Amino acid sequence: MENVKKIILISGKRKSGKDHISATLQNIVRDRSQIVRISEPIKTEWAKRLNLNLNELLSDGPYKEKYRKDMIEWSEDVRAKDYGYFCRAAMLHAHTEIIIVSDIRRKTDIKYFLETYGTLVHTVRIMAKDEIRIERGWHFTKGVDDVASECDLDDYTQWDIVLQNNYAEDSEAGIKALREKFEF
Ligand SMILES: Nc1ncnc2c1ncn2[C@@H]1O[C@H](COP(=O)(O)OP(=O)(O)OP(=O)(O)O)[C@@H](O)[C@H]1O
Repeated sequence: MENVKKIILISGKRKSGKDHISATLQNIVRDRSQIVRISEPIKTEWAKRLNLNLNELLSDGPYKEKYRKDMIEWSEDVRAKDYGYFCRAAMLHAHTEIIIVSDIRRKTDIKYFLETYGTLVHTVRIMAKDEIRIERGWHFTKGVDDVASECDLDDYTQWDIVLQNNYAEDSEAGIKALREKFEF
């Protein structure tokens, strides 16, 4: 953790392009950076509990949607007792200068990072139109798209930067804006 100088929190609706933008950023700064996912300790612990095949759970295969709903409910319970639990677990192996957290979903995630890391933290919201998200494979799923994990940050207004990510040229402009804003 001593090395860490910037923590970039990435948020956005499903299929807005969080992974895409995070990977693009990571490709630019390479070994000075790493991508951290809050969902990783959630999936690891959930898989252990259910004795599931972790690789299946981490991939985009049929397991993902099937267990997603139950997993969200279980993680809500853990989070209700300790809102920083999964953020803390995800950051255990953070060691590079720039940390990109690619799946920020809740106000309490942001609260945890700001309380813990203060001015190191920068927040990014990625926006994409619904029709573009649909083209990328999104379809509205009750119990997933209408619950806190997907909607809690819809009314958050204090992003350091908001990026449009509908088309390739948007994402180029967005990455440029990020690099200027965060100086890398
Ligand atoms: N700017 C872009 N240019 C080209 N393809 C993109 C762009 N943004 C996203 N995509 C593609 O759209 C799909 C969804 O993007 P991505 O996986 O990054 O979204 P996400 O927000 O991480 O989704 P989820 O929350 O469901 O994991 C991927 O196949 C990705 O490659």
